[in-house]
Amino acid sequence: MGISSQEMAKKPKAHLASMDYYTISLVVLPIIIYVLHYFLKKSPKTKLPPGPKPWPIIGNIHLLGSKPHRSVAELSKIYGPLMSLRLGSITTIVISSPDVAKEMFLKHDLAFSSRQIPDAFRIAGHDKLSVGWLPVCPKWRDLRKVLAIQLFTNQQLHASQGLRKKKVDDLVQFLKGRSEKGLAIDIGKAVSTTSLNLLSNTFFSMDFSSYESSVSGEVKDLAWHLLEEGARPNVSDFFPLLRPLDLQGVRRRQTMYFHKMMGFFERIIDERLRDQTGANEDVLGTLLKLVKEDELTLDDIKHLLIDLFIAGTDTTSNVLQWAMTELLRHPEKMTKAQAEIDQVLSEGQARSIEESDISNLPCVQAIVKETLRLYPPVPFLVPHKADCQENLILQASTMEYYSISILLIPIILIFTLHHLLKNSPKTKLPPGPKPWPIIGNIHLLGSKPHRSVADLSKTYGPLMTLRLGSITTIVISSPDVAKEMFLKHDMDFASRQIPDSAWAVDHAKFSMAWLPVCPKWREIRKILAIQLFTNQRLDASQGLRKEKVNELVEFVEDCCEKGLAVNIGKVVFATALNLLSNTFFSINLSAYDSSGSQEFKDLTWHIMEEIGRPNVSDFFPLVKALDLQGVRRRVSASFRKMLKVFDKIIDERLRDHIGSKDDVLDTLLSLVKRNELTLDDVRHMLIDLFVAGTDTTSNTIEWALTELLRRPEKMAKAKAEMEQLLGKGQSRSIQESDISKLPYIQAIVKETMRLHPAGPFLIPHKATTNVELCGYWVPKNAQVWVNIWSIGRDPNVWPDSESFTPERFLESEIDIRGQDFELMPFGAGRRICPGMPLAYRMLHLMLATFLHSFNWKIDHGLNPEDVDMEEKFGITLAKVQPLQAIPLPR
Ligand code: HEM
Repeated sequence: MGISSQEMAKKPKAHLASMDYYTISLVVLPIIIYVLHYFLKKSPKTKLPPGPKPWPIIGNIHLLGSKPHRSVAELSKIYGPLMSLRLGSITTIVISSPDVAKEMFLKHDLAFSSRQIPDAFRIAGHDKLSVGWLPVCPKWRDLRKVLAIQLFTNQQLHASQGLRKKKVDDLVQFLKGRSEKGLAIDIGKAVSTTSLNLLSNTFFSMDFSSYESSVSGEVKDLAWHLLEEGARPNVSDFFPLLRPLDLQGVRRRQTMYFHKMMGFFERIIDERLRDQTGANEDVLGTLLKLVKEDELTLDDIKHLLIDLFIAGTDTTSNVLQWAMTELLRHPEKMTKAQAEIDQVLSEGQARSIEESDISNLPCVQAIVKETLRLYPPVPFLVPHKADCQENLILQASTMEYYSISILLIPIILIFTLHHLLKNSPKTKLPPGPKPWPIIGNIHLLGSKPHRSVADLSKTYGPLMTLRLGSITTIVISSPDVAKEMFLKHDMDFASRQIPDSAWAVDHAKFSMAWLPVCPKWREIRKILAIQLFTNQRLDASQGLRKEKVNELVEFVEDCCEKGLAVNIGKVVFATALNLLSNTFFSINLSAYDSSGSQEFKDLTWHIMEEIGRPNVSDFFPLVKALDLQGVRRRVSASFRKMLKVFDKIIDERLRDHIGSKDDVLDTLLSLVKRNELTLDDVRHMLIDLFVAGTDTTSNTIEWALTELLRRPEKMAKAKAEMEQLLGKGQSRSIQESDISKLPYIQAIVKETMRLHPAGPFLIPHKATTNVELCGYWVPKNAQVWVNIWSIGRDPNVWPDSESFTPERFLESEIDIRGQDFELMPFGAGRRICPGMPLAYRMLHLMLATFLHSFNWKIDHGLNPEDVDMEEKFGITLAKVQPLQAIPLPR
C-alpha cells in the first residue's frame, strides 16, 4: 500500500502549493480587514465587557477547547463575570455570576429574550415554527401559551400521571429481573429508555422504547444526533456569510435526521387522525383538538413535538445519570435518601412511589437540586441574543467586513487555485480530522494539546495528520510508528520545526536545540558528548554536585526543624540550577531562600511556556513579521535577561584567566580561543543547557514526589531499599555510584517519566524530505510530533496504564535511554537529549536524597488521593499547583 521513495521524490508539490495559497490569502486578508477598519474608524467606540484579545479572523475560537463551559469558566476568572469573546465574526457575551444574571433577567429580560439560532436548526422551516428558536413575537407567545395552559398545567400532568407511573413500574421490573440474575445495569441506557417512555406516554400514550430491544434506538438516536450536530462548533455560525457553503456538512446531516424524525411523528399523527377512538387524554389529543379549533396548524404540532423530544429526553436522562453516579460515589447519601423514601412509603402499608409523594421527600429534592447545580444539562442555557442594542448592532456590522473578506478571499484565492491544481496527482497523507478553512485543526488542540491529540489518535490512528493553519503536522502515537521513524528515517526527521519565538535575539541561528542537522550542529553536539557529558567528566565533577545536594539537605533540615512546608519544585529547581552552574561554571547561581533562583526559574518557565504556546506566527509563517501575539517580543526580553547573567560570568572568567577553574566554561572558552567556537555559540549554548536542563529535572522530581505522596506504600518500599544499602540513623549519604544498586528508585524515575514526560511531544521534529512512513506520505517540511505522553499511557502497551506502578519495571528490560520506543522521555535517534547522562545522575541523586533523609507529609492536611494532579502544557508539562510537602525527621 505504500509508495516508493523514488515515486515520492517525483510527486509534484501540490500539497505544499495548496498550503501557500492559505498563506497568500492570509497576507491579503489582513490588508482588506485593516482597510475596511480604517474606513470604519470614525464610528463611535463601543465599550464591550473585557475579554481575551482576539486573534485575527478566528477571534477567540481557539480558546474554547473541547469543553467550552470549562474553558470559558477559566477565562472568566481572569476577565470577570461579564466577559466578551469574539467567536469568528460573532460577539459573544458570557455571564458567569448570579448578580449579572439577575440584572440580565430582571432588568433586561425582553432585550435578551431572542435566540442566537445555530445554522444546524435553520432547516425545514424549523427556526420559523419552533418555540425553542422563534424570537419573542405573537407566534412564540401563542405557542408558549399552549404549553403553559394546555399541556403542562398541573391538571393535565395529574391526568397523565398514571401513564408515567406504569413506566416507572416497568423500570422497577426490569431492574429486579437483572438484580435477581446478578447482572450489572447500564444506568444511562435504562434511564434514557425510561425518560423517553415517560415522555412518549405523556405525549402519545405509547412506548417508544424497550429495555431489552434496540427498537427504541430510532427516536433516541435521532434526538441525540440532532442535539449533537446542533451543539457542534460550526464555521457557519462563526462566519454567517459562509452559511450557504455548509462547509462542515452539519446542515445536510441535520436535515436528514430532522426529516426522519418528522416522518416518525407524521405516522403517529396520521394513525391518531384515522383512529379517533384512541386515548385523547394525552398531549397529542389536546394538540389535535387545538388544530380542529384552528388555534394551531399540523405543522406547528410537528415542530413542537420535535422541540419537546429534543429538549426533554437527553436532558432528563443526563441529570438522572449524573445523580445516580454521584450517589454511587457517596453511599452515605444514597442511604440517607433511601431512609427518607422508606419512611414516607412505609407509613401504613408499604407501597410504591407516586408523584404526589415528591413534596414529602426533601432529601430527594435536594439531590436533584445538587445534581442540577453540578451538572446543568445545558451549561450555557440555550444561547440568548441581544436585540436592538445600538452598540451591538454596530459591532455586528464591523464584524460583517470580516465575514465579507473571509467569504471572498478563500473562495476566490483558495478554491480557484485548487481548481487549477486539480489535475495534480494526489498524495496519501496519514488520516486525520477534516480541517476547517484557514485555521485547519487548530481549534481541536484546546489548552492541553497532548491530551486532545491523544484523543484524536484514538479515532484516526497512531499516524495522523493535523493541519495547524498552513503547517502540516504529523502526529505519532505508537511505539511501532516511532520505531520506524527513528530506526529507518532518523536522518529524514532530524531537523526541527523552529517556533518563531526561538528566533528571538537570533537564538535559533546559534542554538543546538534548533539548528538543523548541519556541520555546526554536529560540532556542538560533539563538544557536549566529548567534553561535557562523558562518564569521566561527570565522575570528575560529582563532588561538586554532592556538595550542592548536601546544601539542599541542610535547607530542608532547617524547614523540618521549623515545621515549614517545602515548595518541592522551587527547591529542586534551585538545586538543579546550582548543580548545572557548578558543573559548568564552578559557582552557585541561586540560594534557596533568595529570590534570585525564583527569578531564574520564572525566566526559564516563561521561555518554555512561550515557546510551547500556540502562536499564530507558527501556524501562518507569512504573518511572522507581525508577531501578532507578541510572543517573540516577550521571549527576547527573557533571553536578554538570561544572557546578561551569562555575559557577566564570561566577562569575569575572561578577566581572570581561562584555565583557572578547569570546568565546562574553561573548556568552552579555550575552544573559542582556538577559533573552534564563537563567543555567541557559547552564550546561546548556555541558554540551551540551562533552559533544557533545569525545568525538566525539577518537574520530573516534583511529579515523582507527588506520586509517592499519593502512594505511601511505594514511598516506604523505596526507603526500605535505601536503608538496606545505606543503613539507617548515622548512615552514610547517597553517592552517584549507588544509583545502579537501587533498582526500585530507578523504577520510580522510569514510571514518573512514563506518566509525566517532561516534553510530551519531544521537541518538535521536521521532515527534511518527502518520506514514506508506514505506507503513508509525510511531505517535506511537515512538523512531526511524537506524542510520548500518549504512548506512555497507551493501555495496549502498558497494563493498568493510568496507575503509578514502578514495580512494572523491576522485571522488565525497558530503559529510558532511547532504545525502547515505548518509553523515550529523552527522545531517541540523533536528536536524543545530550544532557541525559547528567540528568540521569541528578534525578536519581536528588530523589534518593529526599527519600532517604526525610519522611514527608502532605501540606494542608490533604488526603493522599486529593493531591492535585493537574498539569499545564508548555514545551514541558508542569504541575499547576506547586507541590508543598512538610519534611519530618527520619
Ligand atoms: C529530566 C531531565 C530531562 C529530560 C526529560 C529531557 C528531555 C529532552 C527531550 C525529550 C529532548 C528532545 C529530544 C528530541 O527532540 O528527540 C531534549 C533535548 C535536549 N536536551 Fe534534554 N532533557 C532533560 C535534561 C537535560 C539536561 C540536564 C540538559 C543539559 C544540561 C539537556 C539538554 C538538552 C538539549 C541541549 C537538547 C536539544 C538537543 C538537540 O536538539 O540536538 N536536557 N531533552
